[in-house]
Amino acid sequence: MNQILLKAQTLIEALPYIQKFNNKKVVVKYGGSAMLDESLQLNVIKDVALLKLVGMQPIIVHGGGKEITKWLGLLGHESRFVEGLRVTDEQTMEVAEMVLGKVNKNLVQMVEKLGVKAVGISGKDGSTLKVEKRTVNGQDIGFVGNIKEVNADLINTLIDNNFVPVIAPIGLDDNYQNYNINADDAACAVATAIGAEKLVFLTDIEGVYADPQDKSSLISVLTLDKADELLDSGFIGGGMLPKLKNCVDAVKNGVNRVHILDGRIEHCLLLEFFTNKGIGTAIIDKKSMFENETIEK
Ligand SMILES: Nc1ncnc2c1ncn2[C@@H]1O[C@H](COP(=O)(O)OP(=O)(O)O)[C@@H](O)[C@H]1O
Ligand SMILES: CC(=O)N[C@@H](CCC(=O)OP(=O)(O)O)C(=O)O
Repeated sequence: MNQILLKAQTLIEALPYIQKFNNKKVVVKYGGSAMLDESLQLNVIKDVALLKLVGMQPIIVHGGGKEITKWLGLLGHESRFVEGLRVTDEQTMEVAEMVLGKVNKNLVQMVEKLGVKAVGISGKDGSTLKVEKRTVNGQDIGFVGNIKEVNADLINTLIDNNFVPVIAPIGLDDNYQNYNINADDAACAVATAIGAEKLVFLTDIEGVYADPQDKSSLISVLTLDKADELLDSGFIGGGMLPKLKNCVDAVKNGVNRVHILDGRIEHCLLLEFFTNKGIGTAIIDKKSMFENETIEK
């Protein structure tokens, strides 16, 4: 087939997905190494702009853990994690909020540059993310928040007024104390609260492996029962553990499509949203939803 026909075919392949997701809210969790490379960042933001321009309602929830670690290091402050969560003392909290604020406004700037309206907020704005102090097995890990409530009013107002909300994972407790929140938790809570159709985690690995030492063990479709088995198998470690738990929670709480994608792949969002095969790992309620119908990808 000649090149021009091939391009036309690719565009036509996107048609049912554009229809299916028209006006639907889709949450993109953007974090990890995929954020460090500037040209990759621009590709991700271009994809988000395109989702918006073809009629979807994208919301970005971002991380920036590696940037926080870098800036803490420059200040001579070592980073420590417990079960993937940053131990957050007062100084760490201050640096985390500054760095996430900068990451937030950079993302807004990139979206705006592409002619799409965006507003950057943190969970403090409009009391969007209300938290309580989180501990791990009784261990005090400082100002780390567990989300207990999402007030979606501000997010919905922004969406209704045609803005792409860009959300940083900082929240307040009942005493208006600042807390640092794991960005995967924030994305999952936001997606659930706004009734998102789809939640996509962009990370720095191809997807979920049944065994991370064996690259041929990539799982493309993971049902909830299999995900529970896998979480108990001991083969899910590091940051993938809270991520996969969040995926399971999101599906259980009504988000129809939850995906873990490799943010290092150029235009990974377009490939996932608009092609029949999709990429990465999809976490779904029942396997049958994927059988027979490519549209149910
Ligand atoms: N079974 C597994 N499949 C995939 N990744 C895994 C697995 N077990 C551990 N991991 C690790 O989880 C990491 C992704 O989590 P994390 O670093 O927190 O991502 P992000 O910073 O994008 O939120 C991968 O880079 C990988 O090293
Ligand atoms: C409590 C906690 O761990 N907060 C995270 C918030 C940023 C984040 O989650 O960033 P990534 O998604 O890029 O990892 C942190 O301080 O690193």
